[in-house]
Amino acid sequence: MTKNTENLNVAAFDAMPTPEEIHAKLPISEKAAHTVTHGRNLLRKILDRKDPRIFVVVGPCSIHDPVAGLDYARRLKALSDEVGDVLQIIMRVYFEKPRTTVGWKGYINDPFMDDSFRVDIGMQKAREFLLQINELGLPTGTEALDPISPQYYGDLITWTAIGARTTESQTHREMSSGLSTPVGFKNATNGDLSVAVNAILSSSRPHSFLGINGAGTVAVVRTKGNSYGHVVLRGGDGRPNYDTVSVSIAEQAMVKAKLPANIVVDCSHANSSKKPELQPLVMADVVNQIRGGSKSLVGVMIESNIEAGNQPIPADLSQLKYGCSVTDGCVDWGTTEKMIRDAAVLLRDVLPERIS
Ligand SMILES: O=C[C@H](O)[C@H](O)COP(=O)(O)O
Ligand SMILES: C=C(OP(=O)(O)O)C(=O)O
Repeated sequence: MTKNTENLNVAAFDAMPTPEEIHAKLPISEKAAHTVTHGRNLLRKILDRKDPRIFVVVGPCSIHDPVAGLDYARRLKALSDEVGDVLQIIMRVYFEKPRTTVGWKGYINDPFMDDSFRVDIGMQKAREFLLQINELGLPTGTEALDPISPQYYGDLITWTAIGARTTESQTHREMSSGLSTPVGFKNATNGDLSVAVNAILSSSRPHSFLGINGAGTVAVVRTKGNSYGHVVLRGGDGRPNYDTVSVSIAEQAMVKAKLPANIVVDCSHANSSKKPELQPLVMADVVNQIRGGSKSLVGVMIESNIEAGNQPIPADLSQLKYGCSVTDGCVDWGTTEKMIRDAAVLLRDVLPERIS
């Protein structure tokens, strides 16, 4: 009779380069570090109500083609320069996809989209991409899904999301307590907001938990707590929650929990019934609420790409349509420009009232 009782369902342990090894190959440049530091400072000022601007996390649902991603980023940087006095533009750079059941889990997990799962290569390419975007002067936002990943590329991130499927997870709250960025916690997929409020409370406290350090050694990570948690309303159970009543309910929940009422609206997901063409309507409504005096709305999220909609991942990858999402549907570049330009025009004159 065998005495082996462990790892019975594990096929292999493949070694990964350590965070320090990948950092040494792709060190942060001065320009990229400036983008990150400046981006985080501005974001913190917005959350502290010391800067009246609205932040916009906009970009593809997921990155699968770094060439198209860079093409998108260049367009976004030009737009950001145009509206930067009103809107802080942060590029959505999502490499880790939480799936409802199964599916492609993102560029880090399977960079070649062929089930080869070369996480070692994906991690390096992800860092390389983040470096390029930051070197353009464009800050990045991402979903932190894997609790080990931030050691590999957290230095290149300006804003972090904890997704609807993980906001209630203690692991993600602990990780957030140590992240160097402000963190937006989504409401749950069923619409429950209390998990996001509880997550902000939890992540604002110090925690001690298992993780790895830069050398790849298992470590007890001891964090200081993150005081820049905020709520992201993304709708749930087929119902939106970006309307004035839902925003006001969220605001009251945060005030009751003695938290600053900082609310971001995700124009996508259940707020637009996963119909990307509805995102401009959501955004226009949020802009209208801000124009109407809402002080708690501090940011919006948009799923946007070069081309509209999405596509299944074909067996023959040469058939992939350039600049089109392989996960959730997105608005196209023309629509993105219009959404952002229209918002900037409508918000410019109300900015002074936001910090008075
Ligand atoms: O934005 C991303 C998706 O909504 C999320 O990853 C879930 O995707 P799925 O329901 O297609 O698995
Ligand atoms: C998974 C995402 O969102 P949510 O957590 O709101 O479903 C996402 O934005 O990619």
